[in-house]
Amino acid sequence: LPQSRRDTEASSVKEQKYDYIIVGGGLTGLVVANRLSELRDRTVLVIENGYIDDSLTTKVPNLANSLNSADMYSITSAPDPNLGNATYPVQVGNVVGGGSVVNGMAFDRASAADYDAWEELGNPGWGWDSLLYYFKKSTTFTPPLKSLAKEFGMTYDENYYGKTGPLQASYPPFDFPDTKTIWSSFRAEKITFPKEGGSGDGVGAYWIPTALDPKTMTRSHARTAYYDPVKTRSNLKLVTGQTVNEILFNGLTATGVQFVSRADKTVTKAYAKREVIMAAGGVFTPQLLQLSGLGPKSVLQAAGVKVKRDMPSIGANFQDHANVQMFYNLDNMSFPNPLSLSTNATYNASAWQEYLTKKTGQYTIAHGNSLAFLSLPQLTTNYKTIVNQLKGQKTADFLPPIYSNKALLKGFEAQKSIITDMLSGNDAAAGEIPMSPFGLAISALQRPLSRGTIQLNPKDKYGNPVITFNTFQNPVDKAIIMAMIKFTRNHWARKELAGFAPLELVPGATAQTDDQIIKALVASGAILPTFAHPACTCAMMPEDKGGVVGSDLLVYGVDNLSVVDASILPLLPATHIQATMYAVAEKAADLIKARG
Ligand SMILES: Cc1cc2nc3c(=O)[nH]c(=O)nc-3n(C[C@H](O)[C@H](O)[C@H](O)COP(=O)(O)OP(=O)(O)OC[C@H]3O[C@@H](n4cnc5c(N)ncnc54)[C@H](O)[C@@H]3O)c2cc1C
Repeated sequence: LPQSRRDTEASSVKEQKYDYIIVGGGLTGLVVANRLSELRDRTVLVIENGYIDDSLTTKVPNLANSLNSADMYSITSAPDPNLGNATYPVQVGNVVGGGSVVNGMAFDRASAADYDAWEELGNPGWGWDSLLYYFKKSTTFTPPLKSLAKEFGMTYDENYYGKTGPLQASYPPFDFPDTKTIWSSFRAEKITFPKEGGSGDGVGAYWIPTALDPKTMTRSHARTAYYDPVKTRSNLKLVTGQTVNEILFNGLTATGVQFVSRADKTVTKAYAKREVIMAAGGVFTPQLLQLSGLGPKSVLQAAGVKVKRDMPSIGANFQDHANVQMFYNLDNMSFPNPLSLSTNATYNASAWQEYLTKKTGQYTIAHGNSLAFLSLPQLTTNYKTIVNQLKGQKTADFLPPIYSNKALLKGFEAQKSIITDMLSGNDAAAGEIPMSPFGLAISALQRPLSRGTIQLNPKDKYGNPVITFNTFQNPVDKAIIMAMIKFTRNHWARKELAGFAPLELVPGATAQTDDQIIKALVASGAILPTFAHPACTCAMMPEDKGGVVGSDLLVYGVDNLSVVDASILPLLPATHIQATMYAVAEKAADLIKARG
């Protein structure tokens, strides 16, 4: 690999001691590395499995519409019994900057109620009011062009964003003509329209910014925002292309890590004087803790790992946003539309030139800037039946075997009670419907009750872990998805959209009963267990409620080990999660600094 794709050579950190070792130089890892290395008398080492990538794929917003598999792991889930035993790709960034380099660039937040739920689950200081400070601290906000805002009726409130934070949040100088028609169809629904979705009121249809640098019209991500500007600090080091495969302990005190070079398999150790900080993400943090002897005893033993501490909760509580991807054939779409770049080569060439020379046009837009996050009462008048179905369940009924553990069950009981309240009212969203101006009609479940697991592969502990989504194990999840499908069908039958003569191709009009619909969707691969938000596998909750870390982010029962990534979320918020993860990591850094 060329030097430009690497940073410090691993040999130079061999057997060295740092104050902090951060495992994973993804989104949260780089935020925490930046903030901790502000303390000039503290040394920070970041170890990342991926390399640096500055290719166009990581920069041009419209290219975020295709998966950048070169910068992602190749992982397949375990078969999902509720989805015809199908297996699915699990999307995780494998590059310096992690998910922030390969994601869809949506930069939104959930409602205040989503974050207040974290606090209610036993995490003082993690509610909306305290997180808002960190949401602001992480961003610099640039409003949309005045002319575009006027033409499309875009609303926003800059008071909810920062003015000097590292991550750029802004809007492309472009949208599709048909976005106006789509908005008119949502305006006709009985839903709400918050002026600013990032205000704590994230229920309804609204405009969102993207992680976009308005000066260069390129993606703003964790590496360009948090690492590149400070990489010359002498107390900060990043090694790339190294897979951490064990956290080293002295008794139950974490003392360092062992990592293996992807290039030549050289094994290296480095030591942490103060803390080993896990930032390997929702999939690999639980795997690495298990590899290091912390996790469910049975899982560790099956994989041949010596148990340091039996912790059934590590790898449990797994959540993602399962979603259904319906598709309509539309006539009379305006030009350009999201399909024009791929269907019209002449237009594509001119749009590319326009992007290169003027930084305008269709190449500046990623997945679009309009989203609807709807509460259950907004999605269906039948919401009380679904809420009663949930209330009538015995808590242990629809959970994976590991929930025979009393603490996990107690924690799920507390989560279920909060979710029941959320589904009963309009303070929090139950489902996301991205407002895309072409025939793709996505329904993404925001309040999953099914719980998955991430566990070591007993046949190959260093290989990818066994990722079990358990999508739809809880029938309430299916009921909510069905409500969303019906909402979507009614929506596309609206007169505001009649000009498109929409024809439902997937699942197709012949599918009418719930069973027929689900069957047809599964058969066409149009139900996905993941929205690339795998999280919650090392939940921040009290230990007697199935928590892995406390509100100080320290792992229970051991010393000098903390987690700062998406695995600490107790409940998945109803949003795309990157903006939340920047805020969480900013707060995490302050907590770690405050330990003195
Ligand atoms: C394809 C895709 C699309 C997405 N779209 C959006 C979107 O539009 N909007 C949004 O808000 N969110 C989106 N997300 C989600 C968001 O990017 C992630 O939630 C976020 O990056 C999680 O941050 P993290 O720090 O927890 O993990 P990551 O950013 O994944 O960082 C973890 C890092 O740890 C490294 N690592 C893992 N194991 C090891 C190991 N053993 N040794 C060394 N390093 C290791 C990984 O290589 C990775 O770089 C998307 C994600 C993906 C993958």
